Amino acid sequence: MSGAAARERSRTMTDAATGAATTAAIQAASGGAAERPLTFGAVVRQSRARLPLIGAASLLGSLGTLALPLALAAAVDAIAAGGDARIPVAIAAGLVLLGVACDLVESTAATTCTADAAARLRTGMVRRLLGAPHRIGRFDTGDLVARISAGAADAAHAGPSAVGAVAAALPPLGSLVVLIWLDWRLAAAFAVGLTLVALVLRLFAKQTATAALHYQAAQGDMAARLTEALDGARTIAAAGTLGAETRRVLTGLPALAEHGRATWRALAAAGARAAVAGPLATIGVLVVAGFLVAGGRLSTGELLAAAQYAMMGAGLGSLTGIVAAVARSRAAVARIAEVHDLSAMSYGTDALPDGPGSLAFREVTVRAGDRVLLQDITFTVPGGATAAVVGKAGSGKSTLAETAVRLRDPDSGEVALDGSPLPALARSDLRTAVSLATARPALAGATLADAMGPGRPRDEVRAAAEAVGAHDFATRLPAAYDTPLPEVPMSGGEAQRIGLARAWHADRLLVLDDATSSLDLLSADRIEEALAATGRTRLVVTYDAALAARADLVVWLADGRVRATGPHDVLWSNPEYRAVFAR
Ligand SMILES: Nc1ncnc2c1ncn2[C@@H]1O[C@H](COP(=O)(O)OP(=O)(O)OP(=O)(O)O)[C@@H](O)[C@H]1O
Repeated sequence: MSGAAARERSRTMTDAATGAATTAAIQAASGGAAERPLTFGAVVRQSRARLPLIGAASLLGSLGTLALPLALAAAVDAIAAGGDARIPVAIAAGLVLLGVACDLVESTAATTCTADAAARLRTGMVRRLLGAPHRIGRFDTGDLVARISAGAADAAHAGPSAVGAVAAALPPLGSLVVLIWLDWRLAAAFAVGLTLVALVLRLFAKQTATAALHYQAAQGDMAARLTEALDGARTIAAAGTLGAETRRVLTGLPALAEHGRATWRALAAAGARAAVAGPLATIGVLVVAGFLVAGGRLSTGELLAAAQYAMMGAGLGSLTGIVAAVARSRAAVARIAEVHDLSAMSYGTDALPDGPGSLAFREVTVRAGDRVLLQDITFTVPGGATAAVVGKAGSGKSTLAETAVRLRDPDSGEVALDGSPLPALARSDLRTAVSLATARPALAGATLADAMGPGRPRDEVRAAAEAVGAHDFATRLPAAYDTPLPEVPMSGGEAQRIGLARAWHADRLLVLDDATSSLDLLSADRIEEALAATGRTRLVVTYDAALAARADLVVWLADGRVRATGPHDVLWSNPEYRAVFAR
């Protein structure tokens, strides 16, 4: 991936995290509750309200299927003996109708159950993602969308497919029981064939599970690449790399096709093996039954019934479909579990003590995997002061900004506001005290007013909009502040103003990460003055030397460490410091 694309992606993730935190702040739901890990069995249990109906319909259908050969046998024997076959024929017809009715009930209930389960899984995943802004970055957006859409749909079949698997096992087992009842020798011949069928199914289940897991992972991978490419579509068009990007997005296509073919190969192989194992079981039963009829120990009707039970029990048809559904569902549940089991950002219970909004970083280290993003960062911004955070691209400024508002937690060290470590603070206290505005804010909410001040009274939203120069823009819209957010056309600068209005409401600390970079200098200066007049503490990530010069303190970052802190005028004598602003 190019450096530009990597930055683009990193920004998208930051925006997603910012949006997640916004939503987390809007919703007062408590985070951090430990929940059980998601497993196939757990998804089955979540569907338990609807499973009895599916199970009852399947069971009744299976029993009807099992009874049918006996009813037919009775009819044949009655006809052969010149008796009245009307009752067994009527019973057989009733059993056929029962089977149809059970199928209808089962498929309707299974559809409702699957739809409910998919909705529940999707809601759970979205809630967890939004509740874990500090962990969201480990997933690619497209991959997440694939898990939430196709993945949840596959996983949602867990309940019906588990019940279906149990129900599908009933005819072979029931056949075995009936054959024992007819004659144990029939059952022994059948059991040999059934064991072969079971081995075929077991192998098929293993192969299908592996193929399904790989297929879904490849799907997620391609979706991730596509989302990245769509994010950077303008860059790609401008760079003239359309062909290369298209190839990159579709890189996984051969693998996807291969995993799809593997599923079909497994199915074909199972079919071929079944073509041997199934008839073997039937032939075995028929041979034994032939001897028994010849010896007068079995009637003609019972011979017919034995043959039907042997075929029913050894038939793989419906079993392969159910085994494949279970395998797909298990694979999807495993992928969803990675999202489901994200621990939500936990909040403390402490109230924020009174104070001016002083911010302290104490030996803060932040890592991403093996990589150290920030190391031993220590500085203090006195309450009401402005600190500029400067440094070359990639020096860790945005990471520091996110850590200051607790979108990330340090791996070691501590960030404190007015002496209180951020993780100890109650969610509402923390989120009303601090806010972050970024260069590309992720705006959330139904209307423009929601985006500017989630849950805030209109006069506060308007005051914030006026302070950041977004009021005129809002009043020009068809429904002003009530304009639905998706219908608000906005430039980069206007989006930044909306993001600033949203951040404005924090009452102690505002962190601005390049948040006025798309505004003209005069507008940016006015916003700066308005912010300064509020007396709130500001941490401003910037490449603007004039802004750094006006700050009370500059924190100069290099390679994730504090290179120096001090007034801009003093640092300016260092040519390397000046080089940070060279552009
Ligand atoms: N989740 C992550 N995993 C791995 N590396 C990361 C992650 N997040 C950030 N980085 C890397 O950490 C470094 C610091 O990133 P950061 O965004 O904080 O830099 P920055 O100083 O704000 O850069 P810029 O001015 O270009 O926005 C970069 O090299 C970035 O690629």
